[in-house]
Amino acid sequence: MPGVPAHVAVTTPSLLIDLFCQVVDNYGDIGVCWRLARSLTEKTPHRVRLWVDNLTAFQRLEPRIDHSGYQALSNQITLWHWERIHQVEQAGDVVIEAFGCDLPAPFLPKMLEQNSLWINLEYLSAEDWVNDCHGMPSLQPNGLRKYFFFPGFAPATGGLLREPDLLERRDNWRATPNLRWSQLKELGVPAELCDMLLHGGRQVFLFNYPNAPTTALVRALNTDSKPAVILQPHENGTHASQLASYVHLVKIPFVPQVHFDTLLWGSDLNFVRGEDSLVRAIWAGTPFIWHIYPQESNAHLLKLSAWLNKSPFDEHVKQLQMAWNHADAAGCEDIISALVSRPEHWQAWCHSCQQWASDLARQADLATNLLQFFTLHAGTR
Ligand SMILES: Cc1cn([C@H]2C[C@H](O)[C@@H](COP(=O)(O)OP(=O)(O)O[C@H]3O[C@@H](C)[C@H](O)[C@@H](O)[C@H]3O)O2)c(=O)[nH]c1=O
Repeated sequence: MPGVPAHVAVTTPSLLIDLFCQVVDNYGDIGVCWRLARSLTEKTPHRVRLWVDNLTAFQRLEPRIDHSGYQALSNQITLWHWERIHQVEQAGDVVIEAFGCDLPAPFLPKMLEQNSLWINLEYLSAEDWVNDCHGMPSLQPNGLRKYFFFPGFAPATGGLLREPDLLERRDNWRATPNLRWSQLKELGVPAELCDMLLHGGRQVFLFNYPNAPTTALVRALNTDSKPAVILQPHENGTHASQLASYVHLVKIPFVPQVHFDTLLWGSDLNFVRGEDSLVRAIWAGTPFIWHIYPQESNAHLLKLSAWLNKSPFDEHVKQLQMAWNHADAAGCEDIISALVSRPEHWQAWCHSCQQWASDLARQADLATNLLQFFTLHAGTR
């Protein structure tokens, strides 16, 4: 694809990168770190030690995880449980502290010995102050070189996680409809609902926090001329039910992260949450609604507004995103009904999502930006 920066070519020697992840709750912290570990090693000579404190969450995303706390996940990625911190002698050339997770104290002297480059990888935000703080040094009394690294939507930030061939893979997957049908079957979607989707039904993927106004969604979809099938991730296998005359719900099993994108690519409307599924929904380039992770003092609402200001959505879609996050059932029902019943509005939404994905994909991705930063700063002893 023209204009898309490839991952940094091999201009540096192989680096050892320690990537520390603490699972606060849910799947986003390890979701981002696991994806980042793969991106940093894809077509590069670098090695990643991925330090994780909770293997149960990780196992949902990657079923190969065996709970031993020390495991090769590829030729270049090794998983280490935080408990094993005393078992390594040297720190990496680069140490990434994901989301302010506070590095284990015994590791700091090793970083000093190695003069490791210390990266404080922050949460994703579209707020403008991020542009000024990205890449800034964070002075350390012990002399270690530490820098803030902010993922973001603007070219002045660290960018978004995206594999170089992602949009091409997405388009190829969509060009092969059999892949979608086999996926639905594997998820356990009943044959008659697969048929319904094959004949123009609306596939809705629903990954939400518990306070989402899902009943309003069902009522709105029931006013649509097309039948809808909602796929909702669930703990205990597949279970289908009919919620309204034209709306079916299928609880689907959690899929390994490598298959997560195709759930979004196959759906006409995606509801996502947190940080990682938001970014993947953007790359899907189809209509989506973001349930942002709720924070104390409603700090998340500022982040949501900043993100909406950067988005290409029209006023209705912006109001809908707000209404979903405020659990405003009446607002959601009205706007979703209007969007599904007016094809020109729906098409405008589709177009803005498609365009946003292509526009953002012209910027360098997070792993490429990190690797460039390492080239500039690592190994300066
Ligand atoms: C539903 C599903 C998700 N996933 C993956 C996609 C993502 O990598 C991950 C979900 O992460 P998120 O979308 O970020 O939503 P989340 O709610 O799980 O995680 C959140 O955790 C909080 C602690 C953070 O502060 C939030 O910012 C956010 O990251 O799970 C699968 O691999 N298979 C699935 O079937």
